[in-house]
Amino acid sequence: MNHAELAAAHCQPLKGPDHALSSESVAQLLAQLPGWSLAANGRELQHEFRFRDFHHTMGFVNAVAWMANREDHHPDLEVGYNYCRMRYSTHDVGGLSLNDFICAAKVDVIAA
Ligand SMILES: C[C@H](O)[C@H](O)[C@H]1CNC2=NC(N)=NC(=O)C2=N1
Repeated sequence: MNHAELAAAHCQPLKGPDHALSSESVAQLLAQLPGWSLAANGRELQHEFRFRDFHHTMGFVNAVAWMANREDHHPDLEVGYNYCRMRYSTHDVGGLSLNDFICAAKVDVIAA
């Protein structure tokens, strides 16, 4: 899947380790998401977004929160005056699933 396909897709309820992506799939999908990287543990997708001020930061955070509830897939967020650090993993799978990449692409659209 490319970035546009990921951004247009919707999360599916996934449970269990069978839904964890192979390292080959992770590498292929990560290549579609410039700016995103794997966390040190290799099991999370991460990105730091920077903004002009708190208004812009919180506008972004609220839009992401709305999308996260709609997709029923939620990022871990660390928020400050002009930044938002975001991490995605699928708790119900114990690692990375396609849902993480779908949401990351949707976040890129929000940030654009
Ligand atoms: C019941 C509900 O669908 C699940 O608990 C969802 C909610 N949001 C979630 N978000 C993330 N990041 N991982 C999950 O496994 C997850 N599970």
